[in-house]
Amino acid sequence: MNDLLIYNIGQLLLPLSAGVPLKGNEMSRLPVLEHAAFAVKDGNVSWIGPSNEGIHAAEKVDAGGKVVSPGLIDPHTHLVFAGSREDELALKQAGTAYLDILKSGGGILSTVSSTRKASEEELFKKAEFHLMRMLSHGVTALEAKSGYGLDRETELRQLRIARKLQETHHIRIASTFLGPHAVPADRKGKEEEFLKEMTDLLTEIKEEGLADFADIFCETGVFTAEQCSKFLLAAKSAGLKLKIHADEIHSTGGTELAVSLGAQTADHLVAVSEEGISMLAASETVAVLLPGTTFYLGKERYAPARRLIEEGAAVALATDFNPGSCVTENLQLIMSLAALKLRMSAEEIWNAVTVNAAHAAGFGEEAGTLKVGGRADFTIWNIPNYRYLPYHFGVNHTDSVYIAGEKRWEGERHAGLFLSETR
Ligand SMILES: N=CN[C@@H](CCC(=O)O)C(=O)O
Ligand SMILES: [Zn+2]
Repeated sequence: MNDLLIYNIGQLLLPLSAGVPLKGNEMSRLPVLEHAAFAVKDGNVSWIGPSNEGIHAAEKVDAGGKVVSPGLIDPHTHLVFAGSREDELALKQAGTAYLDILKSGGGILSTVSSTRKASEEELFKKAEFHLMRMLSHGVTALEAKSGYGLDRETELRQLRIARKLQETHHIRIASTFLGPHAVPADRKGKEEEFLKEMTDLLTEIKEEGLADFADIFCETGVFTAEQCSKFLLAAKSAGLKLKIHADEIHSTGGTELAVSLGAQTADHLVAVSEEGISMLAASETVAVLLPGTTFYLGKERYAPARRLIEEGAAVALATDFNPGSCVTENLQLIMSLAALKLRMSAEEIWNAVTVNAAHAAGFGEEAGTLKVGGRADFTIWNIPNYRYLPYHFGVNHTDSVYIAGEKRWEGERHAGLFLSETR
């Protein structure tokens, strides 16, 4: 006997998962089963087929002709931090550049000082709040970075919180050590010494099982490609997989470095070079695009998604949720920006937040799709068809969210949770 049957599904999205990310024009293929149903047993999908098949289950849910997709995956977030930076919005409006705010001790460094002061409990509560908001927007798995400690104690605290969230909630969380996210205010001119300190943490982090990935911010005035290469090589030897904040504002060789080191992802890529695009296309490194950040920073130029896809690269989309350059947990909004600003098709967008996002976060075939034997992580959407979601932007289309076959979010019932935000 099945535990659960979801029936009367208008469109059931079944992104193709074959152990590797979808590349180039494969991203336009999105299998959709109309008038569908599926069953769940012991947390896994046990059957998928037409709605009128007459399958038995202990509980039956009428999807009312709505769309059902695998749970969304957000493969680039800075989930754990303290404080907020609304004061910087006025600076940005006055024309101060993102990197100049950082240079003058604000930006990332302002969040570092709040995060260092916060207790573990405060940090946990705040991160949990943001996590629930991600869940409420249809997300069932994500990646979370450290990077607001820039010292041993706070970086480890951030990573432990991500692990505790993974243990106490049902959302899958891939954890990333981003110790070299910026140069601490008191270490200017001593970058090498700081990088050595971060490099020395890699083995401890790996041995404690605190991170799956290591990441670094490769950017003019932050870390050079050479410094990034040294840190990432050490991370690879320590057994961590690699990610890199690459070519966000200036083209500094970060994407080329990511591919040459076999990194799982290269993220941002607004200023990626032609060479970087060709190298990505010939590799399995996933290009994680963050159009919410470009939008939030008020830039005209977006990452060249069309060029990347036309050349044959694998593209994923993420929020980049953080307190400075993209303050939203709403991956659905990012899907709209991908349509409007990156000119990605609806099929490419759904693949970019499911199967390709699963590869970007290192979940491989375990997440991002619905298949018999796979975990039943899925979202029911209040939309008439899958093309509708990117089209109707800025609102939450989630009806309900299930993880391992259990309902973990139901719009109307849980909405009250957000009445008082923890800051
Ligand atoms: N660019 C570097 N790091 C983050 C921003 C973090 C912040 O501003 O607090 C990003 O991915 O956009
Ligand atoms: Zn980031």
